[in-house]
Amino acid sequence: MFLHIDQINKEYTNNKVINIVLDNVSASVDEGEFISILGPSGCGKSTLLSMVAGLVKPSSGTILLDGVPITKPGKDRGMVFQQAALFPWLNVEENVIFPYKKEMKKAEAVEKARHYLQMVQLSNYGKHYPHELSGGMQQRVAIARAFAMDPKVLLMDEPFGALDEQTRTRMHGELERIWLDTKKTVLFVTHSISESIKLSERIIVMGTRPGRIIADIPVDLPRPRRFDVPETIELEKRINQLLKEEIDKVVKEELSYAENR
Ligand SMILES: Nc1ncnc2c1ncn2[C@@H]1O[C@H](COP(=O)(O)OP(=O)(O)OP(=O)(O)O)[C@@H](O)[C@H]1O
Repeated sequence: MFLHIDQINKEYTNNKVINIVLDNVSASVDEGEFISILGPSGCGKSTLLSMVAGLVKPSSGTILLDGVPITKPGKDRGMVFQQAALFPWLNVEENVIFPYKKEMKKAEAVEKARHYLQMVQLSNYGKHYPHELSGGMQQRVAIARAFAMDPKVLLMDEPFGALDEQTRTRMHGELERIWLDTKKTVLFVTHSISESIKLSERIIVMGTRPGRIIADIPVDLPRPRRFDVPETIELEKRINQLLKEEIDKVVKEELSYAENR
């Protein structure tokens, strides 16, 4: 198994109160899979992704990438966040080159950056600075940078969450095309059912309090995904129902907590 998440538990203690964030989470990912992690706010999606990134340590359990335990961040994992996190003092090309510039000659590094900028259709913007780009363009630079690092796994934490609807839809098309071209392994955190159906091969649905996996659903639908066919409508309904049960549970808990105060 390429990426193996094995019996992960995570708890935080605040004012002597233990908050179980992840409870016995296990999942296996094959090389080249595009997997979405979907779940209600606070269910631990980002925590799980940060663990794969090596930024957060589990309380117990292990994560193996290609058989090697993850204990810290590494270049074999690229991360894309909701905000593009570009260096404002570097131009687009320099931003893409930054993570790998010490590993190769300048001309080679530039050529590589140009290849990935072309992939996200920003060939003409290499010399521009981040503030000269729209939010969607900045996010495309972040995606080009992550792909240019050639990581084993790409970790994306709501990468399109801050974009407007139209830009987001365009980005879905671009990411799908890039993924089909590269077949990079992707873990993609999202709140959006339609986004997860549009992009993934598999959807891991998480429940909350404590955070855990409640369903692992293969998406066996032809690409590009259509949302007006019965199979997709059925899948959307199924996931919606799963999430609704979790959100209803939280609302109930909150109400009873408020009543008993
Ligand atoms: N450093 C921390 N210290 C204490 N609690 C934390 C810490 N980081 C996360 N948590 C708690 O872990 C839980 C899960 O947070 P996380 O950000 O992983 O959820 P999420 O599913 O990504 O949420 P959202 O969809 O709203 O971004 C929350 O209850 C949060 O308060």
